[in-house]
Amino acid sequence: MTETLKLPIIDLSSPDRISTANTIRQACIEYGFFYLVNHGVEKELLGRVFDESRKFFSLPLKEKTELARKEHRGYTPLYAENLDPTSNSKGDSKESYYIGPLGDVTNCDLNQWPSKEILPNWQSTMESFYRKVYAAGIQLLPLIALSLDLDEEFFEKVGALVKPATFLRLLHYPGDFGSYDEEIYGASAHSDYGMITLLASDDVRGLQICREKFKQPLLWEDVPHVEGAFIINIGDMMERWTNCLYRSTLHRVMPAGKERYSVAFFFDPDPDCVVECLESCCNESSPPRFSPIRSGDYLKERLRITYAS
Ligand SMILES: O=C(O)CCC(=O)C(=O)O
Ligand SMILES: [Fe+2]
Repeated sequence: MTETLKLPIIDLSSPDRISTANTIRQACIEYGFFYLVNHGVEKELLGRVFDESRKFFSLPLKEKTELARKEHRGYTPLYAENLDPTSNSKGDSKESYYIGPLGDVTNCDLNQWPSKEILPNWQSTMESFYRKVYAAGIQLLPLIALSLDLDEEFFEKVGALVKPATFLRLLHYPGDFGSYDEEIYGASAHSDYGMITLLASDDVRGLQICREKFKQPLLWEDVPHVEGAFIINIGDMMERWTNCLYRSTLHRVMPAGKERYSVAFFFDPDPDCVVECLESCCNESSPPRFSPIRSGDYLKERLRITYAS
């Protein structure tokens, strides 16, 4: 059984930062998810990203496979990934394309790009989008810090933003899964690994969250598409920072019998940033539940498990 949620909506352009931070706090405690509007990414650009994404995934498999994931950048085919290694599924029914941190003059770029002869506007569209979503994340993080009664520059001060691990991921869930006998998910139940995720999807339903991951039976709630809004969710490293005050909520994508596209931007800390329980989130009766961990080590291990099965 599923219920439909009405998640809080955060306006990134609101001048009332205290009230915005309070709503973020409520949302992160209750859901670990919220919508973000007025985020500065134009509708027109978002439309072009989805068009270009569609063009890429429509290419013959051979051409896509030439850009197979290396250094966590590039194409991952159907069933390459199993986000819930406890499930019996043969892997998630989705294909994807990862774009990692963009290079500048001082920094090399390990990305792979489809050839300009085949998709002339692809790279420039994705780079523009990447920069805009990155900028939205950079604006949102101080509000999250404020929501935790921290200095707005907290994430900068702990080194999370030196060279953040920011990955854009285009996702395509095919509509037809062939057979329904098996346990098939678009994306099986998981929580995101990092700091925050900014997600844009088309209007095909499928995304669901489970707020009580330890309570059986699991109750799944639909997250409806809100035109023009990003869906933001808290990742596991933010949960570790906050000693589980902010939830890294379990979520999944169910097959809707219809093709679905989405674009996720994983905004994760610099690999050298050490994530450890905030002082304000622990005390004698509620000690830290996780030991401090280097962000890069944590992410590497989570990705190893995801791609192992
Ligand atoms: O496609 C979606 O709506 C969600 C994707 C997701 O949860 C993920 O890639 O981590
Ligand atoms: Fe996710």
